[in-house]
Amino acid sequence: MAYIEMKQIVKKYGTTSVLKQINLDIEKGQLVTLLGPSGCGKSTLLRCLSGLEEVTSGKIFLDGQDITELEPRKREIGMVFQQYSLFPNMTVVQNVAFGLKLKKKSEGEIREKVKNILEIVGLSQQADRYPTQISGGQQQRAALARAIITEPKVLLLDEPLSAIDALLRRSLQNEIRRIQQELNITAVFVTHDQSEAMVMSDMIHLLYQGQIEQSAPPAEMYLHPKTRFAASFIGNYNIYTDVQFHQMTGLKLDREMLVFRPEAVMFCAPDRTEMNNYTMKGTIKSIIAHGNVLRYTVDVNGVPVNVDTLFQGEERYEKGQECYLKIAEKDCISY
Ligand SMILES: Nc1ncnc2c1ncn2[C@@H]1O[C@H](COP(=O)(O)OP(=O)(O)OP(=O)(O)O)[C@@H](O)[C@H]1O
Repeated sequence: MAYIEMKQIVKKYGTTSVLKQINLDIEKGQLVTLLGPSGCGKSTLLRCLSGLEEVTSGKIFLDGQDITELEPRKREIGMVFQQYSLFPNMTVVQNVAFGLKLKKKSEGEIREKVKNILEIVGLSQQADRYPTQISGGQQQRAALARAIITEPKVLLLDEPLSAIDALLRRSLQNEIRRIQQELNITAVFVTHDQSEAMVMSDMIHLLYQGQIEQSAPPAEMYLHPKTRFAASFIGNYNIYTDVQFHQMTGLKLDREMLVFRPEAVMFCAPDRTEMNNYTMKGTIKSIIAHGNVLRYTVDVNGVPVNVDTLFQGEERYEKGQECYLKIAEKDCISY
């Protein structure tokens, strides 16, 4: 039996089903991500787990106990939201100590635990400051400390980093992951950012229109998207219909769709002799640098193909230049 089991979860608002028969198992000590586009039902699913929202039907088990009807505060679930939601009139220490005070722990125990947790989240120096006197990233770390100090059975994080700038966001992703692993916390993390899900999770559950489209560890999700939607959401796949594929290669596809990753496409010499490769002739349409990756968009008989190469100081091709591309059959997925 998994640590958390969500069985046949349905959530309706009026007649609209926002969650449609969701089945989800989460193992103890794992960080899993609910990933998906805006409106797919991620937050609703998280709120059902926390008890802030009632399920229309279905069952939720936590550590073997049926918690479907249990009120939120009895579920032993901690939450961190996008808004930091710290108490503005309390210092960092007071905010973090709040949950233990509610539980009527002794002064000594509270002092000890708060000191320890502030060290873990790196806020010992800011302990006596008020929320307005610390940065957004520090506020979010304080919110994290406040949520985990009572040692909840599960930690829920609803887009906790979306209001934080890109650079700090990356370091907080690493920090949350480190703390979660160090304390062996079972955590459910909601995000619509595929790269965030990739770096943070043991398991990704991709949601689409109220259903789970695919559940897999990050690398598997990236390399083997099971559906066209998964391919379009993860890994920037090139996606083609059979008609487009024929237009590009002159070959017939016996399935409806073919997809491949931009970094699996290679520039090559103009020969077509290699086995097990699709070879295409095209013209460079655009070149855009994304950090250390150069994204070429190549026009192949009117069909755009994205090609990613490592940027090593100079561009290999110019806009308008003719080029040849190859993609190994093994790197193509068809549906
Ligand atoms: N209280 C409500 N009443 C009616 N519809 C709601 C309610 N809460 C959410 N919804 C609808 O349910 C769907 C799922 O919403 P939810 O907030 O779970 O999506 P999400 O995947 O978390 O999106 P986002 O990333 O934008 O937060 C949306 O279509 C939303 O409009």
